[in-house]
Amino acid sequence: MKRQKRVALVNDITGFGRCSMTVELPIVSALKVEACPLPTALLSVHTAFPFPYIQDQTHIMEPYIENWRKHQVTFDGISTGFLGSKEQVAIVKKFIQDFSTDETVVIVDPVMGDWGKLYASYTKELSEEMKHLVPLADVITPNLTEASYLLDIPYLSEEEITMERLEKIAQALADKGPKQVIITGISREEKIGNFVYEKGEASSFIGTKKIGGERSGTGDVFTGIITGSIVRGDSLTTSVRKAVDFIGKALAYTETLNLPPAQGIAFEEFLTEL
Ligand SMILES: Nc1ncnc2c1ncn2[C@@H]1O[C@H](COP(=O)(O)OP(=O)(O)O)[C@@H](O)[C@H]1O
Ligand SMILES: Cc1ncc(COP(=O)(O)O)c(C=O)c1O
Repeated sequence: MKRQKRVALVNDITGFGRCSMTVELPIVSALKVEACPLPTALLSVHTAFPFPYIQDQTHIMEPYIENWRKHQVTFDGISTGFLGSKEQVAIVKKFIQDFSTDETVVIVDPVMGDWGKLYASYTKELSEEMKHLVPLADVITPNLTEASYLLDIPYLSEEEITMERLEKIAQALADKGPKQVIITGISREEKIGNFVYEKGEASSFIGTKKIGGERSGTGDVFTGIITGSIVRGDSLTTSVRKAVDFIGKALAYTETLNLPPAQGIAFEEFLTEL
């Protein structure tokens, strides 16, 4: 019997600025995978804007999950992103343990920081707690800052990082559990891309020409495509290539709109091509 795949998206819902759930949900749907949101926080705008209205959702998560359990909802994939409090890590950990089967793919985007620093809403304690999600993941998608925090190693800048060091970092992360590790946002002169590591395979760097400057939401578009693509059964490298090409195309179009960087990527234009 034919059956669609279904994933749970554990992330915040941000009303304006194109990030997290508002980006992942349409992308996963466009990849023809059913997307079920489990909200961690509600924000009017994301944290790159001044004075966002933020309402933590820790209190709703356990009854919400318990209700899914009563309805016997099952998932082919679970994808986690922005978490609003350290208590949420334990809740999400239990959710993964209770709802995973041998076939469920768990994708953890350890959203914690960038440029060597934690995001304003992330405390040191929360970043310590995030380490507990790594062993449960099949795939993780940290940037270099997040990888450094997860391994307790100093952050290496673009100038200092080499392919050999990236291999060692990815291997150290894979030793904690995930079979597949993608280190995102690696700049190499005029290129930007991802170090792609898979146990037992040769690693690769998949990237494109850098388009424009810093822009919010690239990580969420990336994780959305990786989630939908992997759950559908695409290989890791095919999934990363798809994400890189889509982001490149959408960024080039976004630049023509002169959209402020905090307003994210105008990905809607290309959704039907996924
Ligand atoms: N300016 C850019 N030009 C082209 N591709 C980009 C650009 N910025 C990001 N990307 C792509 O999106 C991926 C995810 O972006 P990244 O900035 O690492 O996310 P995060 O927000 O999680 O730090 C990158 O690894 C790269 O493939
Ligand atoms: C609430 C929230 N979720 C998610 C993100 C992650 O966004 P990005 O895709 O740029 O990593 C941010 C970053 O500002 C954020 O504020």
